[in-house]
Amino acid sequence: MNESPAPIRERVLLVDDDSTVLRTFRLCLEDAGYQINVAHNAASAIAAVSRSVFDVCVLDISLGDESGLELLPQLRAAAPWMRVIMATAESDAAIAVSAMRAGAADYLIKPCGPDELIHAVEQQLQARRLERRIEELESGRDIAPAEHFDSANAAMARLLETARQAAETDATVLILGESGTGKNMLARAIHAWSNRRKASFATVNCPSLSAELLESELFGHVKGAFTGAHEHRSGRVQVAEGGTLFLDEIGEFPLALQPKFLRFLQDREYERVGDPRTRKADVRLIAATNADLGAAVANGTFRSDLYYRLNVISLTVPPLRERPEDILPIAHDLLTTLVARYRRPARRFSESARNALLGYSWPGNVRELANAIERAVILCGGEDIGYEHLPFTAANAAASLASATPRAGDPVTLEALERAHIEAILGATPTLDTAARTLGIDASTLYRKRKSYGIG
Ligand SMILES: Nc1ncnc2c1ncn2[C@@H]1O[C@H](COP(=O)(O)OP(=O)(O)OP(=O)(O)O)[C@@H](O)[C@H]1O
Repeated sequence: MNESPAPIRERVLLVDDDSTVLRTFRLCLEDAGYQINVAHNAASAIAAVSRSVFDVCVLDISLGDESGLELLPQLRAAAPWMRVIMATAESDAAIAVSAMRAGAADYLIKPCGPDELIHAVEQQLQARRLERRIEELESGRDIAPAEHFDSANAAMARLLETARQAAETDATVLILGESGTGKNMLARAIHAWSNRRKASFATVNCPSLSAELLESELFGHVKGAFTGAHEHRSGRVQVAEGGTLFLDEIGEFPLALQPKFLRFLQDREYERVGDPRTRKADVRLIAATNADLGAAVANGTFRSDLYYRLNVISLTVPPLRERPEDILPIAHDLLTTLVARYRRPARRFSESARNALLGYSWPGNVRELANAIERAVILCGGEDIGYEHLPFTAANAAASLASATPRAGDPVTLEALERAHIEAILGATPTLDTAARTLGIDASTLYRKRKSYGIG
């Protein structure tokens, strides 16, 4: 754990041909905590944005013989997410209008005081943070209150303490544990406890994609890089810039892409598909798997060098049956959340329900517990959740056995039919891709459904 702590890096590029202005702006913005790069002319500005990711650029309207206004569209094309503040030497409304039309986010009249400069930059950074948050939400994940993750079990509490210490560094973390134990949640907690918390947490689900698609999902691609690449796309690595990249189910990372990923892990350098330029990333990596990576190395499906690189700090989340102290506190937390979500009357668990929760072995871990509580909250018409509302009691087990493989026309929910159908197709097809094609959905949708139904 000797890697240095990662500051939150919000990067600003200053483009001006006047060295004095560059020096003054730089000092002022560095004092305010931003990471600054400078460029004296158009060529070095273009080179800078193709090498690194900047959130904001302060661009002078006149760059000696060159024009900032002409450079603006080129910068916008190379880094469409970057917010450009045009700096002008005079208060000229016509110039400001042209700059805004060409895609500038704001303009600044020079000379200006430090407060004005910082205010303008901070405003654009706030807009970037909001955009990143939207990108994060659009990636299909809601933000669980992961930072409050704690445990009443001594072994789990120790693991969380190690995770908190690891969070303060940039070290790669490998999270192991059975399906549904909370690996994903722990990864989010590490991000939330780290000083990268204000930047994005981006997830990549390794098994849902082929090597080609995964490469583009991770690193991005340029227009025309392959059939179907109709426009430029920045990958998840870029979404995670300054933050954390989480690779879920790393055990299923395609062998063909492992050498490229190893290089990325070592040097944080990558190329977009179809673009020879090497880019640098500032991301922290967390990977998780329920597979036995040692066995995968032994049978040749996982490279040993990649395994050792990932395995800097490994945390094995214990299954729920080994931390019975956590069952009731987690059940109560879930009850509170779900009652509010469904507006149901349930308020507490009866003694028989509590005993049933404590007596069950939870093979599906916390995910199964969450599903059981959700079902009970929906079924329970009063304030007390009883034994009979829980799915694994003897009576319910018999009923579910009777309807183990529902068929069309049976008096079952659509969800039960969908689950059975997905399970049957997965069992009858060799790969997730083939199953997805048969089902007429994309592989990542199938991956999510498989996970939420707990299909192994
Ligand atoms: N301590 C906890 N308190 C409340 N909910 C939890 C807790 N731990 C996990 N969960 C919930 O349990 C479910 C499964 O957790 P998560 O997805 O993190 O497990 P996982 O180990 O990553 O699963 P998989 O191996 O299948 O990817 C999620 O809905 C998560 O919000």
